[in-house]
Amino acid sequence: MTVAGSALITNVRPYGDGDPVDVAVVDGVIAAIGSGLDAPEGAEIVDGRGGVLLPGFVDLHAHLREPGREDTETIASGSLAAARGGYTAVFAMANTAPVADNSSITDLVWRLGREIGLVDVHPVGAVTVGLAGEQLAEMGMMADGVAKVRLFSDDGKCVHDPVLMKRALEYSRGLGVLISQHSEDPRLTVGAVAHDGPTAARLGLAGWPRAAEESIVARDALLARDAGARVHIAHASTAGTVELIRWARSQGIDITAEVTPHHLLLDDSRLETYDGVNKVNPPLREASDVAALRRALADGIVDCVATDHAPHASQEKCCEFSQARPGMLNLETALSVIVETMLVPGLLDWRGVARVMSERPAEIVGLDDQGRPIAVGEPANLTVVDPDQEWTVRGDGLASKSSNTPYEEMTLPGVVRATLLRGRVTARRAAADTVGEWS
Ligand SMILES: NC(=O)N[C@@H](CC(=O)O)C(=O)O
Ligand SMILES: [Zn+2]
Ligand SMILES: [Zn+2]
Repeated sequence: MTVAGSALITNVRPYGDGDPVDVAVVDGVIAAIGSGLDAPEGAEIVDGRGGVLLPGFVDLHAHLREPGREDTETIASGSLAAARGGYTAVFAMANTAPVADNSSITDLVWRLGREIGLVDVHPVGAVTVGLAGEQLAEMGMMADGVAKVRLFSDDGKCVHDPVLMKRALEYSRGLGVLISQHSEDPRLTVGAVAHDGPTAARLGLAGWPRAAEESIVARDALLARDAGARVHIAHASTAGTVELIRWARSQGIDITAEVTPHHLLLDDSRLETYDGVNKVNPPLREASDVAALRRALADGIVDCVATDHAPHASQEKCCEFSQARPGMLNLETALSVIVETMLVPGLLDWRGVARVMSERPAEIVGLDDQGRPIAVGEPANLTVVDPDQEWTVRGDGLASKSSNTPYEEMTLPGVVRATLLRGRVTARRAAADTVGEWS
């Protein structure tokens, strides 16, 4: 069970600003911030080594695969991956087997997450029964369960029928919940395995056009407008999606969006090797889309980073490209990819990283105990980052049960040194001066 803890984090710079301070935590709450603080009774000591202290990260989009595919990830392994990635809350997508389309599944996922206690696991409920896109799921029942489901998605599939999506948005408004749309017109992506552009044409891969995403983003913005509802765009991947969101906001439409680490770092030039590890939905796009997404995240047009952490078994990835399952690991590498793509080029500072990794996602789903300021009286959901260290990613060294990382053998900047959930240390690096090892 998740119990509150006491801790003393020494020698850290909140948001990377100013001189290092100590942060004392008593029973899960920040009790003091200053220099030379005494350790509270029973406190765990975390040596911050002059690193950056951030609010714990919040992921609106992860696939933890339990129930059903425990060979590829479990709530336990996914929770550990999340904690090591600096996360204190994760939303677990509904495309499990069975599908999380009723409160017995969503409450089970919630309870398992609480028992493991490494990260707050919030189940996402399905919008339609069995993700079949035909009949609305009992969203109200899931919202009323112990898990208090507040985010709904058929992710993996698009809620394609516009009448059904319209009704789902109307219900979501009444229930005070949010729908996250996997924007993909299925008629435009039949057989598609890669971004529809020059690279796919040259490699002989069937193309997934930008319009398959953008047409649904435009449609759903209009449906949300007319329903007076909010809508959230999962894994935005194109420059056109950014422009549509900008337009919708200018019309006063209540639309939010996330971008994945891989769409900020990688483009479709990766496909040359036909390695299934690079297959993902939506597909890796072109360098111009990557640039537009980075700018949009910096400007706030895209609100936040979400991992779309999607573990798959090696036999599902190491096969012919057209047969490989789409999806990539991300929980343990997200922070480093954001440092590489946003902080190093000067598009975001550490305050900005806190905004896109923690504050905005918590606000979007209305979590009142996450993404909070680092201040006395606030819950101690915190992450300590060493900004000056690098590490080399190796899939077999990750906590995830799968190893389908597209960053294999890449050296990335920024190392999570420790994560605290309500003042309890949920992950910490082993020795003060080594990376890659956890205690
Ligand atoms: N992103 C992916 O390529 N795959 C996801 C589903 C999804 O997010 O659409 C999965 O469940 O594996
Ligand atoms: Zn999706
Ligand atoms: Zn997903």
